[in-house]
Amino acid sequence: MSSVIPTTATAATTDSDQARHPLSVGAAPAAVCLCDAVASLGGRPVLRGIDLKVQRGEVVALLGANGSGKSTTVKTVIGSVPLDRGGLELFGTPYAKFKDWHRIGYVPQRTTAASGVPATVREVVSTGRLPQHRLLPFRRKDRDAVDRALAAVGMLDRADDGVADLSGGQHQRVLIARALVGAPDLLIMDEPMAGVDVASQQVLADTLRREVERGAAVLLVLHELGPLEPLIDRAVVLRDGCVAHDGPPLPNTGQHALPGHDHVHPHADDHHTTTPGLLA
Ligand SMILES: Nc1ncnc2c1ncn2[C@@H]1O[C@H](COP(=O)(O)OP(=O)(O)OP(=O)(O)O)[C@@H](O)[C@H]1O
Repeated sequence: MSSVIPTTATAATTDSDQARHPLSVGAAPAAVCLCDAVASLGGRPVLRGIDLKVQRGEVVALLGANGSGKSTTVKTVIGSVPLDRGGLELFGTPYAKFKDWHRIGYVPQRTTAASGVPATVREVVSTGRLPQHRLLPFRRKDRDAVDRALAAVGMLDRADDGVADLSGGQHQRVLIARALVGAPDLLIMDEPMAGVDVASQQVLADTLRREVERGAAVLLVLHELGPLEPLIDRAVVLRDGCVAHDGPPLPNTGQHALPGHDHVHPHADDHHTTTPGLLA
């Protein structure tokens, strides 16, 4: 799963950052502990002091208006955007020393599984298993894990089809299966429902529920809580690169009820015309 491997040498926080910001204290360290995170993109400050904790077994929704910094926050957690300041621990290990990337499953925003590569659904999902067995040949248990992940997202019957032949929502399901196949302890999903129809959203909600029952921690970037609402323990709302709310999710709300919501993303009724996700 190359997408979770840090892409820059500077992605790590420094030891002195870590010393200034003591992170997880107490018994079981949090799956994610981001403290006073400051990050810039294109020379412009995007995150301006974000604190974000995801405990083991907890489901946290990251909400906020377009451009508020949700994806950037997630990218700092997986190491693809470096921190200018602040601290990050994953499972109690400072980012600079963290090597257990196989414990993290990541579904990026607005990509497809195809990328011009002629691969089958099964092949794409199998790549999510690579960190598990390193260079060893695939064994029966790896093949079974791939089948289970495909079945969980309702794509087992498409296993031998080329990913180029899938719809946007089906691509999304394949990427979710790829994230699930390593039985991760932390699942990070950036708008997993984008481009997914209502029936498939329910399939994905059921899948996620099983992962949570298994003990996985989940960090979700969402625009709407939708069918995931009953699963969500805590909502963290970003506004202009800062945390505006961290607490229980308000019932029946995504970012629509929040101040600063700019209403430019697609709604359920207009997916067919404006969905910016996989179907774009
Ligand atoms: N590669 C980049 N270079 C420069 N600025 C960027 C880059 N990527 C994002 N930004 C800016 O960073 C800010 C935060 O973007 P981010 O994608 O984190 O927001 P978001 O909350 O996930 O938005 P959305 O809901 O639209 O996905 C935005 O103002 C965006 O324009």
